[in-house]
Amino acid sequence: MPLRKVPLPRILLDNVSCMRNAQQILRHVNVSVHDGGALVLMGSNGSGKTTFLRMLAGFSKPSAGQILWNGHDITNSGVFQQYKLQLNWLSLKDAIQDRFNVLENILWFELLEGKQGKSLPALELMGLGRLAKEKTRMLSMGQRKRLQLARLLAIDRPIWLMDEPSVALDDEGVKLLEYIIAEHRKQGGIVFVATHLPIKIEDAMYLRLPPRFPRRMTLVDMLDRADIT
Ligand SMILES: Nc1ncnc2c1ncn2[C@@H]1O[C@H](COP(=O)(O)OP(=O)(O)OP(=O)(O)O)[C@@H](O)[C@H]1O
Repeated sequence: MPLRKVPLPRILLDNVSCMRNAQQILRHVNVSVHDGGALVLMGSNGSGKTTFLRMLAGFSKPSAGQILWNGHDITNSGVFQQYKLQLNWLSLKDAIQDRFNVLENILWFELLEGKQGKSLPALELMGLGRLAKEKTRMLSMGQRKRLQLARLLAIDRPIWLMDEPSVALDDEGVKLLEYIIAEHRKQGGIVFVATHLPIKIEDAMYLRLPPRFPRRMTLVDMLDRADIT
């Protein structure tokens, strides 16, 4: 029987390290992600989760190792021109324009993508349909996050880079987030999620980044330790 060729991972981090401000933030990271895959980044404040996502987005370059997309180094400018069109970035900075209403904030990006017809259904799915014509300054923090997620759906790109996507969402919002991540993956989409809060993502890979500045043990830690009586 002929051997089946194993497909290349869509994204491969090959022994990647990253420096910021002359400090080593990430060391020797090896990860491969195939279509439909999810990687959850965990770790204490300052451990490098956002740095990891920024590197995948091309905002910072690895100081060692390579990030390969379809086997090609994303720091190659020709490759990056194609690669960046695959990315959808969601961060704590929401990039919501107050001069546009809620719907226009998505339509604008959808039109730029040359797509149409997804903005309103995406808003409705995220529970913001009735606010479509409202000014964005009327939105609560959680509603702004829902708007960001609706924009992600309308833009519809395969690789989602999500930094703390559940912050400010209520329970129903978190369930919606889990639902759209699952649906995106069913279509072959890839998700990278940096989070402190639990988000249910089936069969996700987890990468726990080590703390960069481990704090000194305090009296409270000592009292908590089982071996101290
Ligand atoms: N703009 C910057 N320039 C230089 N160094 C930075 C910059 N932003 C962050 N850093 C450094 O990179 C380290 C990792 O930061 P990063 O934002 O990736 O952590 P994080 O795991 O996402 O943290 P948090 O859980 O607080 O969001 C920080 O300790 C900080 O020292």
